[in-house]
Amino acid sequence: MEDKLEAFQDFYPDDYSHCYGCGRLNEHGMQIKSYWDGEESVCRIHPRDYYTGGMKHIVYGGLIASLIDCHAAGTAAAAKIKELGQEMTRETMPRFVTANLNVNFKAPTPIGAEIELRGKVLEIKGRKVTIGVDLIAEGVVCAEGQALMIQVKETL
Ligand SMILES: CCCCCCCCCC(=O)SCCNC(=O)CCNC(=O)[C@H](O)C(C)(C)COP(=O)(O)OP(=O)(O)OC[C@H]1O[C@@H](n2cnc3c(N)ncnc32)[C@H](O)[C@@H]1OP(=O)(O)O
Repeated sequence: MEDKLEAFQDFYPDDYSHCYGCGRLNEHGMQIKSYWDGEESVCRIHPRDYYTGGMKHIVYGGLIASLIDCHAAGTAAAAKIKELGQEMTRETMPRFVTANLNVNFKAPTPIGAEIELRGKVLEIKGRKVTIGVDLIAEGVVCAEGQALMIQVKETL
């Protein structure tokens, strides 16, 4: 049966699909899935309860940064292709990597809760796309991130 392609990450070409956070071909990874929700992007994930950060009831900060990073990468690619007026396909999807990532940890993220990531396109300037991401659990913005994503040259 043919794969159903829906999420941004489903359109990454195979050679860009091995990321621990978002690669659909990384069987040990988190395989996050991001979608448009109006002008924002959204990803929902329920991390396993062994991703603990210090205390048993809070999520590891590195995981939080990874989720923000990967959701921002997908949002950057989807935003760029939207700007170009093209459809997402595995042939057309632009490849973005993270040049810079800042995370502001505002509140502990509870283990066991569903995490929602909401992305906003802050700027598109040629190959540079800046994405803001809120990480929300149980109605609280637990972390805010900003990522500068750069389109890799060989896909231009
Ligand atoms: C289909 C999508 C697939 C997505 C796959 C999943 C991605 C998951 C996200 C990740 O975790 S990626 C892994 C972590 N990131 C990396 O390993 C990237 C390592 N760094 C690089 O490969 C290069 O430094 C990079 C591609 C980011 C930039 O190299 P370039 O040679 O393309 O940059 P160039 O010198 O041409 O600069 C282009 C612009 O970006 C700016 N720039 C480059 N690096 C920067 C930086 N680090 N901070 C701020 N600005 C930066 C640079 O100043 C310039 O701005 P202007 O055009 O305005 O002059």
